Amino acid sequence: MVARVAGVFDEKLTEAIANSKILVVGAGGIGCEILKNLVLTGFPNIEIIDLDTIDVSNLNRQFLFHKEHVGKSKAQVAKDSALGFNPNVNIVAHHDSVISNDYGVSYFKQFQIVMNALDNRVARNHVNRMCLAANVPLIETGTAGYAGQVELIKKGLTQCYECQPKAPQKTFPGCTIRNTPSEPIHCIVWAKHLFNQLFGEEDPDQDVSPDTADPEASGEAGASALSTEGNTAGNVERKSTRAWAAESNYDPEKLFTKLFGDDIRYLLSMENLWKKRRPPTPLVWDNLPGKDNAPAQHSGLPDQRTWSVHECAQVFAASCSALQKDLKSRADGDHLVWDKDEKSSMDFVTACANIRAHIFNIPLKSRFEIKSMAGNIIPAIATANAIVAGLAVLRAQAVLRGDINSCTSVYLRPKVNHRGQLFVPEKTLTPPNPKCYVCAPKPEVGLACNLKQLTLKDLTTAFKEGLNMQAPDATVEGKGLVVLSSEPGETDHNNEKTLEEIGLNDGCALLVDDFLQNYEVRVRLQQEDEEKSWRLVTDTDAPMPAPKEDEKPANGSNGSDPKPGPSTSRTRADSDSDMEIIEEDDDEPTVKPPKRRRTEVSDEIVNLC
Ligand SMILES: Nc1ncnc2c1ncn2[C@@H]1O[C@H](COP(=O)(O)OP(=O)(O)OP(=O)(O)O)[C@@H](O)[C@H]1O
Ligand SMILES: [Zn+2]
Repeated sequence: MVARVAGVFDEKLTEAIANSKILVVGAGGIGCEILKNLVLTGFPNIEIIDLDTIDVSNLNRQFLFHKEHVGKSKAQVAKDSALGFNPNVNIVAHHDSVISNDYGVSYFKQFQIVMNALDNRVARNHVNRMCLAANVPLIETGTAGYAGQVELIKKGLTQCYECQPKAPQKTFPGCTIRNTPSEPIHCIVWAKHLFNQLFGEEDPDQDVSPDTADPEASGEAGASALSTEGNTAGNVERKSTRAWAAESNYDPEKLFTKLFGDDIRYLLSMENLWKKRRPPTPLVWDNLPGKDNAPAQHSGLPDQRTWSVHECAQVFAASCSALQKDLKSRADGDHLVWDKDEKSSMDFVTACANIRAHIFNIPLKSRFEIKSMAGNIIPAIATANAIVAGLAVLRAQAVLRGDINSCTSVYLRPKVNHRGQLFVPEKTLTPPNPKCYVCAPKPEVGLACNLKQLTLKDLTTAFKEGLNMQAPDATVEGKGLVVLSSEPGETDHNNEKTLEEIGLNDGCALLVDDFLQNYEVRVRLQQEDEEKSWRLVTDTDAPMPAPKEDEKPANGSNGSDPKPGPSTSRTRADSDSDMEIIEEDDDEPTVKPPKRRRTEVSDEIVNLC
């Protein structure tokens, strides 16, 4: 089944395809389909990048992968399988993150088209910027269940991926998670945090114990709790959950008694919390609901029925012991990483989330339902991926034919609309947003914060999380003084100082840039006394990025977090060179010189702007 372009397409397209080089980013559900289509269409030169290895859960829809490939590089296996369709194609596979320094602007410039088949915003934003910088058309794809979308992004002609700020992913206040859960997702997030506290990477922001700083709680919060019965085991002191669990040798009964008995009694003592809410009910290990359930109630697939609290406690004990064993078998200081596809990790979260849900009178969920919520999963539909990949390759052909104006965005709808359409194309290309803080000729954005409180470290986070930069550098506009350097050690000594302390004040403008992304933006600082952290401000009314608080609920492949991969931890700092030679292009404005501004970094900065 080897495709030949000659005789199928007109001469112009045949020639354009023959001379083309395409980059496919992501070899997952859509990426595999795109690669297969490109190969079968006769595209002769393709590169594919994916940072991940094949998981057994990919096999139901990523048809270039089979059972024997589990654990192997997605990019490499996708290449090998695709060559089976057409061995004459030149495919280069990279088992790597596209965010790596190795893929700079000059790398992107060698392609006629880049095709995104990713599952997270961070990588999508990054490729968007690289394609803008390299002036290469980007075909962006995505599916969420039965819905999907294909969109062309071309510098100066269309909207970029970041022209319309995306709604921030839903987050939950810490006190809801720790003190007053009211929905299953709150218990699931709590259970995932508990996993990290006990077996994973400890994060103080993910504390699971009662939050006495909850503004809703009374002043004497918890004062009486420590003296109540059930604390006789002496296990409610405010010491690290991990340290306490290790001392108790992860004894499931002791863990259970603390987490689902003592801590709940402690919460009950914060009386103000329960004035308008139904109070939680602490549980006792030896007397759990569902102990005597008739076997008839236990029919059906274990994943799809809701376990009783008693069953949850049994699963809790078994998974604790398996996870502890796993942790012990690792090198000192190593930790586990929660994975929805790892049995004990998923069992642990299901059991803990449901036990906590029962305590707070929240409906219990099946393991299947919890898996999809905890893993932020909207079921991936193979046909939706295939349709979107097909449309993407048709768009690639139109771009190569020079028919770029016909490449309007196309939406795949979950159901036919009232006009009988399953695919709904836009009528015209959507022009760029002139206020876009990424693709506007002079990008600009406001940063609302309290300059008296925001530290330089927080500012780095704002640039990384809010502006999606990988290694931001910032100077004061007009003065060239370095406020923030991505070069390790250069400005770190100022990390704990507030912006006011380093001399930045209301209205001050910073030039912030990311060398790798070839992206610079002017950031205006706006003093807001009430702002607890930071918030980006543009002229549009759409919600803008703000700091991450907690995990988000399921919101489809567009919203998932990036996965760790072989090179995600690589930064400019440990690459061989932090300079990139960028060839100038006739149709591009002059490329900026390498960004390192060797201006002195001041310690004592007074009124910088
Ligand atoms: N920074 C990145 N660089 C390269 N590839 C990436 C990057 N981020 C994500 N990817 C890849 O994009 C692909 C997206 O595919 P898909 O949405 O089908 O996800 P999946 O991980 O295969 O499936 P699921 O998340 O449903 O288990 C994945 O193979 C993922 O490894
Ligand atoms: Zn834009």
